[in-house]
Amino acid sequence: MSFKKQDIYKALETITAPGEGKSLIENNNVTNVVTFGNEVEVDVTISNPTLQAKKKIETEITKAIQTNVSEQITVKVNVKVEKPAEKVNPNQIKGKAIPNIKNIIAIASGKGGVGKSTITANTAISLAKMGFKVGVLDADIYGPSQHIMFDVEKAKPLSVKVDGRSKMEPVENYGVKLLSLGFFTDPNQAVIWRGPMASKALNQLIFDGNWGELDFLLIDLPPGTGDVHLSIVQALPINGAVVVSTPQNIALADAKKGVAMFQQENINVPVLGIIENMAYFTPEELPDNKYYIFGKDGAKNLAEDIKTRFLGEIPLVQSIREAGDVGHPVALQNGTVLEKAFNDITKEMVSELLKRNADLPPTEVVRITTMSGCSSVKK
Ligand SMILES: Nc1ncnc2c1ncn2[C@@H]1O[C@H](COP(=O)(O)OP(=O)(O)OP(=O)(O)O)[C@@H](O)[C@H]1O
Repeated sequence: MSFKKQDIYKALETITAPGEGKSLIENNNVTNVVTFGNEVEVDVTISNPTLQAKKKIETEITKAIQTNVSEQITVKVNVKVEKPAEKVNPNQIKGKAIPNIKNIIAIASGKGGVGKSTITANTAISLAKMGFKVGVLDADIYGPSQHIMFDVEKAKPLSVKVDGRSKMEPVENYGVKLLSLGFFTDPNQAVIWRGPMASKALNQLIFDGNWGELDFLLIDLPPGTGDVHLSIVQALPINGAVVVSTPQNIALADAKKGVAMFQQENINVPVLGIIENMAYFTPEELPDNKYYIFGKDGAKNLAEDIKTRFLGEIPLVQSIREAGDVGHPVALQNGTVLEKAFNDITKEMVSELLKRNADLPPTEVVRITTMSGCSSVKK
């Protein structure tokens, strides 16, 4: 009995690669064929790791060779299982998309206490004042505070029926819809969240919240870059992330880790930019005096170093703290320097998001495509 290697390849062309619609040869599943006398050894790589799939491919190869070349050939099949490399799209949105929420922005910080929640509340209010439909999800499992900043500390979200399903009605104030873990936890009791538990609770707040139509949902993330963050960030369909830092070196080191977390291959959320909070101290009565108590331009320089946008700075001002504490964030004021400061960073954030959305694959569009039609945005 004589046959050529080519005959074996031809026989293998009659087998369809599992789930591919093309032959094993065309799909490059066959990595090697060795012939020796009336023996043939075939190396094949498949992606399905089950025993059943391995057995099936072994049987099919043996049968194809014995039917098409010769029944007397002894066939040995070496099956290797290898997952095909995932194609990473830098603009892919992870998680289930939410049709009525056009943009989800995560506000993060590496270090705690740098003002992430303050920035979230004030930018949400700036967006609402610009005419956008805005929601805030307080995902800070360690210390939710948005319900305090929005002066709805005692509120409890109502359960409403929508299309026969129970949904949670967000609590609304200052034109912003809010759902917070703070509505469901006892402020006097420490809750220890593990990653999967936290992401499940947050998923419920997002997917079972009766948000209605939203242009923006801002998510106030817990500070840090640990396991729990990975679980949360991977589970939510985030369009872009903003990292908040003070100019202080230890905060910057953590902010850098924060940016790196979003850029990891398994997270892959575009970072819209860095906001510098507490950039300098200004006494209210001497607004032209600037004291760089945490250092100067730290976050600006970091953004430049790691090739991320610098979205702007917010000074350290006593009234920002006081306004947050009493549940009336400074962005609610009209015609003040601080209202303008928050307006400016909000506009930068949106304009970065527009650029990011322009890069989206066609199936993912339908986000906000223009800021016109919104009279307060003059850019
Ligand atoms: N620019 C600012 N000027 C004055 N006070 C500020 C400023 N930004 C934040 N604060 C105050 O600093 C404290 C911490 O701010 P905030 O709670 O927003 O930080 P955070 O990063 O969200 O903290 P956490 O790590 O607890 O989530 C608050 O009392 C807040 O009012």
